[in-house]
Amino acid sequence: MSSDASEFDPDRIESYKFPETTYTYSERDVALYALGIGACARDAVDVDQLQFVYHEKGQKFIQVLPTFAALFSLGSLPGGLDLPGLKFDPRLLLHGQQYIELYKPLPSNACLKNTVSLAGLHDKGKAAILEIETKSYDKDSGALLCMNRTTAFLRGAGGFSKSSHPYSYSNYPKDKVPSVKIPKGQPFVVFEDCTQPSQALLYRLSGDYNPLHSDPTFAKVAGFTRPILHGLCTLGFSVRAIVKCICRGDPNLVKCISGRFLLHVYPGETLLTEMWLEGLRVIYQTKVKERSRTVLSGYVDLHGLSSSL
Ligand SMILES: CCC/C=C/C(=O)SCCNC(=O)CCNC(=O)[C@H](O)C(C)(C)COP(=O)([O-])OP(=O)([O-])OC[C@H]1O[C@@H](n2cnc3c(N)ncnc32)[C@H](O)[C@@H]1OP(=O)([O-])[O-]
Repeated sequence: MSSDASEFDPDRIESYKFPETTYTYSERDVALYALGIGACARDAVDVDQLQFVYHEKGQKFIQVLPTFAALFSLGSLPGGLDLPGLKFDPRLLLHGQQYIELYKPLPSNACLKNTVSLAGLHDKGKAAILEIETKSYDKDSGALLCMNRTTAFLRGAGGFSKSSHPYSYSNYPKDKVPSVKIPKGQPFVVFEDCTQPSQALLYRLSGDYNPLHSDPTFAKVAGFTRPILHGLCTLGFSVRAIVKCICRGDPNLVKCISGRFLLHVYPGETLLTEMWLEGLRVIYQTKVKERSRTVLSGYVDLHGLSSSL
């Protein structure tokens, strides 16, 4: 349980001022992250993927995959979600959604200043939904690089509304709520990729050490037969597939990313990412092949299309 709260108090959560934080990363972090989301796992000399882990053809900097930006959001909460007034069982926390806006190409190393605020809090009865917004600025230039909105689904923490109307607070307009309708027609392209049994153990080295992804006993208490994959790792696989198949390897074509985690993934399972192109929007859904279940869906908006598409 959160130590600072004797009861769930939405007003206290809403009025909490998050401290500003710094987050520093190097090219080593960028390459480790890329390996953690499966870059070069099937083909160590893949022409589109090598640039994310190696200075291919003498390139000056390692290229940064767009979902790397999601690390800034967790990195901006050194105390996790231990907020005054927020009462929940951390073992039951699941990642619900991630929304990322990218304003500039991500540098291959940087020192960032993060400002954090509450973006939303909702009582869903069986669960509380908490949305945290993180804006990341390059510390030297002051330039805003990206914005993340992270949605945590806190199972068992709902039912805190004081009136008969379920509590719901959002700092952004309803039309900005990420929603996606999967087209009925055949996908434009489908990309198959295997996660490794050790995938979560590798991915956690990028900064999310929640034992849900590594500890069998903890995972059982959380309701899973074994440790599950980080949601952001699945998102990384899916967006990497989009960068490969639609952006022809150019990570800087990505403008914004939205994803909702629909079901857990077990490390070692095969991911099938289906993509539909609607103008400059890629609608995608990712399925686990072995269980024929959709685990993630969302969209990626692009600045333009690759000329070779
Ligand atoms: C945070 C960082 C830590 C990282 C941890 C991980 O990586 S964990 C690994 C990665 N993460 C995972 O593996 C999680 C995978 N996802 C799941 O297991 C399930 O989707 C669930 C348990 C999150 C919700 O299932 P369910 O059957 O209990 O839910 P329901 O369909 O009955 O809807 C109830 C209400 O909630 C709404 N709502 C529903 N889903 C979401 C969502 N994803 N997101 C947001 N909201 C959501 C829905 O709209 C509805 O509200 P409405 O419309 O009534 O106002």
